[in-house]
Amino acid sequence: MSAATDTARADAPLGLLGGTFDPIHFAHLRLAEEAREALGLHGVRLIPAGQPPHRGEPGSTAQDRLAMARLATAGNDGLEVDDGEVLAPQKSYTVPTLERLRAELGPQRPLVLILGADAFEGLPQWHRWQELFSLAHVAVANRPGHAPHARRWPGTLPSARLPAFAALCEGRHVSDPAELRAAPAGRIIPFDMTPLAISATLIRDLIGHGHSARYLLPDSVLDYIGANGLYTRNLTGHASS
Ligand SMILES: Nc1ncnc2c1ncn2[C@@H]1O[C@H](COP(=O)(O)OP(=O)(O)OP(=O)(O)O)[C@@H](O)[C@H]1O
Ligand SMILES: O=C(O)c1ccc[n+]([C@@H]2O[C@H](COP(=O)([O-])O)[C@@H](O)[C@H]2O)c1
Repeated sequence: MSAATDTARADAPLGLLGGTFDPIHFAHLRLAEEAREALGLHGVRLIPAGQPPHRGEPGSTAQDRLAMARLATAGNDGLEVDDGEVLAPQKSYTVPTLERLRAELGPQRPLVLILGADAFEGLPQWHRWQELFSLAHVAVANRPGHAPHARRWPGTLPSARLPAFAALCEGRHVSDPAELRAAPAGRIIPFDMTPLAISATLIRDLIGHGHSARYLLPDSVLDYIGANGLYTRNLTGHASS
């Protein structure tokens, strides 16, 4: 996504995909790619979390996770990597990140925060989460192991049992991607992605036990992991980096 192209398409919805990316894998990349197509996004910015909130210390450094995200997206003009959370000294809360991007991209640009169903379920625990809907749309993809399928959402998502959250979701739910162009923020849209039962946890576990993780993530990322001795805690008894 070159700067020139971005300026030319300044009114088109831009996707945002945050994650710990520890490491980035093919389900992250398919999530971004399928969201781009299904929702008519101009492109997707991947935003590695520097200090991810609501989870323990990652298995690799923020700089390593940023480097792996860059390797994984190289050659795809529809994807770019945002280093803002990695460079920031504070925890990577999403609402302040959206405020930064809103200031950068202007008040009218439709922004679409892309979440897997598991991340969406945790949203009512996020820092200043109610403010999110004034900053961006939210797109929710199905994820294996986190039924229900996005198409049956929101009525059956576990989090929809939280009455205030369910009511809020119902009011903002749309099914037509064209509605994402009609406003800069505020809608929630489910979309289908190819179900891929890949997780970073699985990849760390495979590598940590000396097994192959090939074909779950790009070779360039796997080579980086090997060259830097990442995720080998279980092999050596202690982390190698
Ligand atoms: N297999 C998948 N299908 C759909 N969404 C996914 C998938 N894997 C990750 N995501 C989504 O990508 C975003 C970033 O996820 P994250 O970096 O935590 O990856 P992860 O594989 O869930 O990692 P971990 O196993 O370490 O928790 C989240 O919104 C998450 O829901
Ligand atoms: O802002 C928050 O409070 C918050 C809480 C949990 C997760 N997030 C964001 O959600 C994205 C996915 O998180 P994770 O932990 O599944 O990688 C990532 O961009 C996190 O920064 C954000």
